[in-house]
Amino acid sequence: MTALQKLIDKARDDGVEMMGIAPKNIPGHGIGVLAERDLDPGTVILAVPAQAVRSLHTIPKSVTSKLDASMSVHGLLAADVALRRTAWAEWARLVPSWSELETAMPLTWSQGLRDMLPAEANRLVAQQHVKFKKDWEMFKKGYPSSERQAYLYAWLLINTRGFYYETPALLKYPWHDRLALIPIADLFNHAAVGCMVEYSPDGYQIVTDRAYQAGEELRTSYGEHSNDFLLAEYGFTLNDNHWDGICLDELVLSKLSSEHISALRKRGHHGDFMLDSGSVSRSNLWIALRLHHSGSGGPRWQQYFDGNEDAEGTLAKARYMLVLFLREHLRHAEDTLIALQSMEIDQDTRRNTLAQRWGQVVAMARQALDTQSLASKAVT
Ligand SMILES: C[S@@+](CC[C@H](N)C(=O)[O-])C[C@H]1O[C@@H](n2cnc3c(N)ncnc32)[C@H](O)[C@@H]1O
Repeated sequence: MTALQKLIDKARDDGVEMMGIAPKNIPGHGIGVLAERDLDPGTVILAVPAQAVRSLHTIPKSVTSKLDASMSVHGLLAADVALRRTAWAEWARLVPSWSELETAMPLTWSQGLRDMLPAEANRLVAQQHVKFKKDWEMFKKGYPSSERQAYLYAWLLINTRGFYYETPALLKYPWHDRLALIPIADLFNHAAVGCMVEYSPDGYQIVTDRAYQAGEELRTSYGEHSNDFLLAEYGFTLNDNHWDGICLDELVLSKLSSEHISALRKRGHHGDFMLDSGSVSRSNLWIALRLHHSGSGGPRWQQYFDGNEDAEGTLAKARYMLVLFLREHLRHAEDTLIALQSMEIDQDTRRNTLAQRWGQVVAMARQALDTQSLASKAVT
């Protein structure tokens, strides 16, 4: 019997129901889930009862008693996976290997290679590093003979396969740490728009978002994530991702005065300077660009929120400035792509991952430049 069949049988024993779906190997994407027959929109294809969910409540005292009470749920679940091999046997046999995760996940890359990531992805990986370090230090204290790599492997598995979960006990943790592992549900790959994951006190369900034909891959959406987020948190990017956008944080912050930066911070518009839909209203990017050009009369915040109102003339100036920023952003992305070709990188897969991401940045910047140059000409 294959490892996959054993995992499916174990899930069925635990009460998991699969309706019209079959997990299979998908070349290049590990395991994924295929439709076994034609499926209508709104069909429940997976039902996982609450008793099959693994989270804080399933981690035994034998694991937690040696660990700091303030440890994250992420860290505790990783500890459980790392310490109780037999309890996780069917699942552990099927998840990606250490070498697959090590290749794909930027958290395991050298600092030099991480610095080749777009700034936003690099920032997310730096945050992960802080979280992991804290969990690892607590784990090492409780289990001094454990190996960092084994714990990091378990921690990355939780990172790439965890689902949001709510119980009264989990509400005490920050929302991003309310994690659970859901059998079979964690075999679905991600799409920008995909099947819906619904949960209630009874458990989880996955429901089709549209009609699927027999043999088609069914994917869930892990969230409205940019490619920088997907790369940092899951080790892949999508070529067709309408949640992707251009992050101009570095450029914008380098041009704003400290007074403008603190004014933005005070009003909750600091950072996340993303150019996505091209909308000029209520976007931190447009608010910051317009603030930069505000005159001595003081910023007209309401006008900046409302978007197209331009009595003060800041919108036209912001449009022009954005074109200059996009040109700089594009030049940086093109230079990085060239640098990647000759850079010494231990694995070609990592070079390809970075080149794919920077190629996406170049394409987005070119498209945005076309749109913004036109808009800028139209108002000047
Ligand atoms: C929750 S698991 C999904 C099942 C996984 N394919 C497996 O073999 O177990 C998430 C991982 O699957 C892979 N993945 C998910 N969606 C993907 C996609 N659209 N393209 C490439 N890889 C994807 C990534 O490695 C990600 O970290």
